[in-house]
Amino acid sequence: MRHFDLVIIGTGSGNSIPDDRFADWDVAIVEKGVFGGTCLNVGCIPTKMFVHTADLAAAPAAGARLGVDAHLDRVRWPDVRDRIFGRIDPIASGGRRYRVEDNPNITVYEGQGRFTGPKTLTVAYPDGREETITADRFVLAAGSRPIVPDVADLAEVGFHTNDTIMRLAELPDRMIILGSGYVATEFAHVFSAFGVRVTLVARSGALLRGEDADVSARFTELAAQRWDVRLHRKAVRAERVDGVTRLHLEGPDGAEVVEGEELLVAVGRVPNSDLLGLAATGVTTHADGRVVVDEYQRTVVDGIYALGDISSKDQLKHVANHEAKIVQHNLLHADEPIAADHRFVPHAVFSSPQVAAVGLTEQEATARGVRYVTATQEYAGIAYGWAMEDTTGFAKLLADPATGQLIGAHIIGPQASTVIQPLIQAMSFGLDARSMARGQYWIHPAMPELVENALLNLPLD
Ligand SMILES: Cc1cc2nc3c(=O)[nH]c(=O)nc-3n(C[C@H](O)[C@H](O)[C@H](O)COP(=O)(O)OP(=O)(O)OC[C@H]3O[C@@H](n4cnc5c(N)ncnc54)[C@H](O)[C@@H]3O)c2cc1C
Ligand SMILES: NC(=O)c1ccc[n+]([C@@H]2O[C@H](COP(=O)([O-])OP(=O)(O)OC[C@H]3O[C@@H](n4cnc5c(N)ncnc54)[C@H](O)[C@@H]3O)[C@@H](O)[C@H]2O)c1
Repeated sequence: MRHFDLVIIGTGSGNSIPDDRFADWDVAIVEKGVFGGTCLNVGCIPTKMFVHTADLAAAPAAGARLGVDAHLDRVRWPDVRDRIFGRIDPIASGGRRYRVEDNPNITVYEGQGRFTGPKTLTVAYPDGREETITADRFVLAAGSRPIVPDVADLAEVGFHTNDTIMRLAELPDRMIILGSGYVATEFAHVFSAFGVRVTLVARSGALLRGEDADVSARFTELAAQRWDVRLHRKAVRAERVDGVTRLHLEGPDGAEVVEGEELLVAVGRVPNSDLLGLAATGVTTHADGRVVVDEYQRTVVDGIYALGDISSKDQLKHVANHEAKIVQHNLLHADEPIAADHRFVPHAVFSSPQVAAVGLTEQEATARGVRYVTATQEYAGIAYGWAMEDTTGFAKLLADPATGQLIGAHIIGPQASTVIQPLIQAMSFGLDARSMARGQYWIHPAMPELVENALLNLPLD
């Protein structure tokens, strides 16, 4: 049985750990799927390449209000798809080749790892063979997978998740999307911009309901103008008739059926911890399946670390990457560990409109009894908002009335994912709202004037 200094399970953010400093470590990397993990292959990167393309496809329709009559002729789906994966697939295979061929101290095991004893991992290969290895240290970076909801006959009927929807052979006429979070709203934008008629089925009364309530309400209102949005619906059964998927729903008005040539399921992701046989090595999990880690990303077992979607409540690539850096340092300097910084984790939803946020929502601030003041600034009230004729976007800030420190920032509107960055910076470095607004120039008439005005609107002394 071969013994290693370090075994890393998963090649998403985990693959970034072994660098030159590990040259004299004997390292194993275990990967059951495509090298590079979710973000590169079926997550952030391809989706945002599709979103950019969708933004272009949607632009002609938005021109008329500004006096530009343009027309979208055609979306060449195979070309859109193949441009994206023509770039991504070689990166994945190049990443694999680099580890397999160019790193003499690294052994790649291309199979599914499962603990079968303390610090003992058995790798099952696709051909049925198995191999068992041991190590002093492990990094659990095995990510998460899409949740499959309990809907009768769903498995028999067949459905897509983010793993498959981006490689469709052709665009369908209609698509049902089950879910109302990040994945559902990003793909609803992409496919509707490409001409697909989208029906979005949401269990609750709002889309993106993890956002600040004002943002979620505005997004839901706008979504209903673009897509067939069914709120308060429970999907109970699926069937496939003559090439059409029929999803049976129960809602406030009783039973109904929605139809589409394709069905995308996007109801959240579950950590892959349940597939790792963690009990055999003593690693513990929370009730929701996340591996328990301390602020140093250490599990309860000495020498076993975890990072990313398998342990984090924020299933985001920038969080997984940050945690990988922490684990990397703590492997190299176990006696002087550094802590992960989860104070101000931002996120963005790349739908249309975009949504971005950092810190507390107003409902969270209220629930926690935090004192706050709040202010809102519409895009319509800044010069660049006039240029874009934006009438629906806004920034909303929450700040501590005593110190002026920002405690939450929420933006819905054009380029929200970029416009929010100075607010993330201010919160991370403790810059108060007044100093931030008044202590620097703001380029006129650029979009960040939205942030400047929102800051100035805060009722602070
Ligand atoms: C559609 C979509 C879009 C997204 N867009 C964004 C975005 O725009 N911005 C953002 O910040 N985040 C985004 N995310 C989230 C982001 O992709 C994840 O947070 C991130 O990829 C998590 O990285 P990870 O290293 O923890 O796991 P992963 O990247 O999932 O890597 C885990 C790896 O472990 C392997 N593995 C699992 N179990 C085993 C096992 N037992 N043995 C061997 N190998 C195993 C898997 O095959 C996988 O390759 C998106 C996610 C999705 C699904
Ligand atoms: N731009 C980004 O950063 C980005 C993009 C995509 C995904 N992600 C990450 O991936 C994670 C997973 O994305 P997601 O959209 O699948 O999950 P999500 O948690 O964002 O949204 C899932 C939604 O589905 C609803 N739901 C749950 N069960 C349901 C059911 N049976 N029927 C109908 N609705 C149901 C939930 O109430 C929730 O609103 C996200 O939480 C995020 O962390 C990030």
